Amino acid sequence: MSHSPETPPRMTIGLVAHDGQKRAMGQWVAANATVLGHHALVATGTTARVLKEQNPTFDITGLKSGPFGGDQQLGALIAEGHLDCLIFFVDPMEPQPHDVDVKALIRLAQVHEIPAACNRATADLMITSPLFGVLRAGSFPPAEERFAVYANRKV
Ligand SMILES: O=C(CO)COP(=O)(O)O
Repeated sequence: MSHSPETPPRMTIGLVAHDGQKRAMGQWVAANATVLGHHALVATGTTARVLKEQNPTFDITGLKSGPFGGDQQLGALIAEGHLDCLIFFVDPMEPQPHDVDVKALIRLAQVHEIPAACNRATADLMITSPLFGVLRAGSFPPAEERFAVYANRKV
């Protein structure tokens, strides 16, 4: 899609929802279809399947299921500068067998200063913000610069 100065270029948006939140994310995607339709959507495996069932016209790239490496695939996209924002509907009431992967994904979003919404309220704020589409991968200096003390530590 071409873009004018009024239309920010396409972002790649990561979508993830724990099982107890997948339907809610499907509803959120449907409610924000107009905005999301301008961007590339990439989701962990089962989330992608449920979102497509609820929104059949949407083009969503599915990765592996979270516990099989999907969270880490999203993390790799962040580390490589290919993911512009992350929307992750976390279920705070269910223990996750792959909790370490969940933490790693959220941590990488923090390290690389990627906008990350971990519940619907924050996702609503994010998608209605004038900074949506402006703050994205590469908007801030690279992590190696921001964490220069760590990057340049003596070992
Ligand atoms: O487990 C997840 C996130 O931690 C999501 O993975 P699925 O979308 O495959 O259920």
